[in-house]
Amino acid sequence: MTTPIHVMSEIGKLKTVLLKRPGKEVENLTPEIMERLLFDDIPHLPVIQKEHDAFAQALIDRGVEVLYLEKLTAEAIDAGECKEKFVDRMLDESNLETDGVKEGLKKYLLSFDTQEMVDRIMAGIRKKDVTIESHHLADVSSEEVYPFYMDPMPNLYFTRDPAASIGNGLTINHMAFEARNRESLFIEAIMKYHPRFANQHVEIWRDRNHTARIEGGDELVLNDKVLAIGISQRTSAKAIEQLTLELFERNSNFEKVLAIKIPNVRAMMHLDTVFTMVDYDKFTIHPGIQKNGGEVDTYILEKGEEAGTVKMTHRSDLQEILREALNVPKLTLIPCGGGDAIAAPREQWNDGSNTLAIAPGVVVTYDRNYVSNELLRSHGVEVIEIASSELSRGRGGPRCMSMPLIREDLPKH
Ligand SMILES: NC(=[NH2+])NCCC[C@H](N)C(=O)O
Repeated sequence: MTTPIHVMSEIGKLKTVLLKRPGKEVENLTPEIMERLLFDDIPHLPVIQKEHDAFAQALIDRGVEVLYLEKLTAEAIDAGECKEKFVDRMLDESNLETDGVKEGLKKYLLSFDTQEMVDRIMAGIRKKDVTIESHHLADVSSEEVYPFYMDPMPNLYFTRDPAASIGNGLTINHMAFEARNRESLFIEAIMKYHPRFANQHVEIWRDRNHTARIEGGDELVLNDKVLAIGISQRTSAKAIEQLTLELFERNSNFEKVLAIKIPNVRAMMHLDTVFTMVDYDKFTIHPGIQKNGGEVDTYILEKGEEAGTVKMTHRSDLQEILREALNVPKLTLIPCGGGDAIAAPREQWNDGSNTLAIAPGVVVTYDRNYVSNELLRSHGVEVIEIASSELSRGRGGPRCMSMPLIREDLPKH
């Protein structure tokens, strides 16, 4: 297996994963801006870093190769000799007030070595750190109250979302909210210029130059034939249809897409906040997405008779849809918090359903979700717990914090 991206399932043994160590961006938050930047609280930097390092170590201990977004980005920019081009692209999407400010920031950013520059862009650029030399009033008189020229990107440690590995390729995502949209510029640069990925036959199924939104937290690779994609706050039905057509037309190995509709609320922003695969025939699920009798609106997309068309079937018996799609005799949905009226929403809020499978039946979860964790164990799942006091403040769990690049194929049966 030599392709730099190879993900044919949610559960195959994890070989290589992309993480981002939380940096100053998570500390560059204030109560005024945190909601817009999609945080519910302000993490304590040394502790969130310690927790994140322990997460990475837990993966390394299981033989996983851990790569870091911030490091790959700097390497890619150096390899592509495109520091200036990268900065221009970033500044163009940073809502700068005037050209003078843009020029000043460009000069400032280019004065650092590449890694330092990338780290600063990620952390956000404060007005007080840059002197704009200009004789235009508009360049120098910007409103002082707002502290940033470039907003911090505190959600970067959720590497799952700006891009998603699918088969031997990926989607590079146009994100739902402006607060996160620049995040996919890093992975775009990596795929374009990093020697490990550039010109290595990585399929870009969808790039970020689209208007329809899609995020990796909604994109699940159930096996080498079937994807599940959430229709959610972050991913539109239109984007799912476009991606499905692209996968069919370009002769990928995928034959079926299950578009699963989940409520448009913050607590359930992505499909993986309410539903993750833990074994060949087991999923976690938040009962909050199921209607009476366990129903969930699902649209099954398959190749249409004519080229360029998709055949759509609507069903709502999710458990049976999954059982059929995965071709297993029995399928178990393990309810978050055991389905208890308090434990289920409490643990789901802290990503109790958001497990990262590192092999069939082996998952990484947050320690705080002890009801869900015990229940997983009682279903024969091995649960590796990680500390989560600070990591959980960004409303994402182990699956959100990881972008698998290579998983071993599952044995054919
Ligand atoms: N795949 C996920 N569930 N990611 C969670 C991302 C959380 C992040 N604060 C956001 O609101 O975007």
